[in-house]
Amino acid sequence: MSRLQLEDLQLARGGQTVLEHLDGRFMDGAITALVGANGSGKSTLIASIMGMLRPVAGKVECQVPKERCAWLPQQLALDLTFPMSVEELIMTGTWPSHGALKGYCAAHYRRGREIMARLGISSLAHRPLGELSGGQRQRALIGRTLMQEAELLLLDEPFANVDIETVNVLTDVLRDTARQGATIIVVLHDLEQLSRLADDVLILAGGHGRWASPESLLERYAGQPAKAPRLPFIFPDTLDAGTV
Ligand SMILES: Nc1ncnc2c1ncn2[C@@H]1O[C@H](COP(=O)(O)OP(=O)(O)OP(=O)(O)O)[C@@H](O)[C@H]1O
Repeated sequence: MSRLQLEDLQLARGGQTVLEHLDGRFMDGAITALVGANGSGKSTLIASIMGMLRPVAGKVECQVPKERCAWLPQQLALDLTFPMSVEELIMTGTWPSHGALKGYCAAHYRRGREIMARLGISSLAHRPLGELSGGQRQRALIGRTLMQEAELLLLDEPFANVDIETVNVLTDVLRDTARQGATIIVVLHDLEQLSRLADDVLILAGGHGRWASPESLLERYAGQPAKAPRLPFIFPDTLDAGTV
């Protein structure tokens, strides 16, 4: 089953083709890792799935209603100096379906508290976003998507600059969310995270996409030295989409 599929999709940026002949289905109730070198088109594909970039050719077939689609960009792309507390941020997850002006009911607040407890951030409920660590901020942002009851969840490097405990909490939460039926796409650069999280993999390289199993990728790349010690494994620029 798939509520999201790509049909001979061609995408361009600044008049240059970035991706072409992209086909395939993202599995419902599963996590797909989107991998590829810098500039391979991961953000471009996400923008297109979110309806923010019109295809040059082909199409994105998405049956998830807009209010159930959530996109979490890279942390660096977010302005979190906005004066808002953790709880206030999480409650905004009701806006896409409930509206921003109606206020919240007791059930919303109860659900918000459950989500904060699940993410281990109850004690931060009234803390302004600007005073959070990277990991705390990422938990709050994921909390907002849980509040939204997102059925399609796109996350761009959600584990960048977050502590290991947060990685563990978020891995469990995302796996549970997929188990409950959501379609989740996660941009990842780290092979270990991919092995813990992903059910399926879409590799972008050379302007094309190729689907692979996490196992085939691990078999091919595990054990290879990382580009720089202590840095997460970065998929090499030379990764050939046709050879995995
Ligand atoms: N707004 C833009 N105008 C022109 N070219 C762009 C624009 N945004 C991206 N590009 C180009 O499109 C290509 C794909 O970029 P994209 O950001 O999708 O790659 P990415 O895989 O997400 O990279 P990264 O891992 O660095 O985030 C790159 O060559 C990039 O320079």
